Amino acid sequence: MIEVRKLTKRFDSHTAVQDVSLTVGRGETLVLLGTSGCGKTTTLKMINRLIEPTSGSIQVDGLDVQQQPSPALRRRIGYVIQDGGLFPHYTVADAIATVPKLLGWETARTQERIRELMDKLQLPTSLLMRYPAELSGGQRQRVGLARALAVHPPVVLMDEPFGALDPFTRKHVRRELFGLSELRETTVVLVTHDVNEALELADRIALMDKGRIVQIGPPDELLTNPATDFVRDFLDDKPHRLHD
Ligand SMILES: Nc1ncnc2c1ncn2[C@@H]1O[C@H](COP(=O)(O)OP(=O)(O)OP(=O)(O)O)[C@@H](O)[C@H]1O
Repeated sequence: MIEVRKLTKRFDSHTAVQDVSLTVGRGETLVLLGTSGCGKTTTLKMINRLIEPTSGSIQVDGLDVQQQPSPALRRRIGYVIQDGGLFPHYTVADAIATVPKLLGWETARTQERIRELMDKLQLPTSLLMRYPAELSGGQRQRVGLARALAVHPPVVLMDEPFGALDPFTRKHVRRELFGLSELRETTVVLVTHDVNEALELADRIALMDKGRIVQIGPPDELLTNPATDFVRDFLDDKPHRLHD
């Protein structure tokens, strides 16, 4: 469970995130939705401390992330970014083994987990020794997810995880990945500017504008009971508004 309280981030004079509070329940998928530059990524990166907040607090399962040493945080929070975020000189096997190694897992246990994830994510084992440049976009995305899930983190953060895929592959890969029981049991915060993706994947959507949350609730509630004209227009008038 994630609890974010009055989170603010200022970069010099610019306030990227202002007074954001939200709770994500165990096993819930919360989607941070909004136009480019509204503060989604900054909010996400404060949860795993890639960015330090100016003020506010974040707890994951009752523990303040700012008090956590980095390896403990990596164990508890998986992270997936656009195009998988894989290191070019790491093979698929190396990539999935990254956090298990960091945590000192035995080789046999790591190998077993790699095999299990390859199977669950429908990645042929013939890809294990390949480098990211030798994979398709959809394969890179799956490997990125396998890496994030390797040590069964209770929380996974995803930043535009399907952003690099063409619309058809995107739909296909996200249905497949979000159908995984392993992911359904995980608490997920996903950033996107794609309304359809948000409506499809979210248990709840937090719609952001200029660093603030304008409305947070289940997709149906935002659609049928928008808090402001901005919310209504945003959900109504999808593609061109969102990709500008
Ligand atoms: N390191 C930084 N230094 C200064 N300003 C920053 C920095 N990182 C982000 N910003 C600014 O903070 C604001 C929010 O950025 P953020 O990346 O969180 O937006 P976003 O909603 O994720 O946008 P996108 O969908 O385009 O990634 C933007 O105005 C951005 O220019």
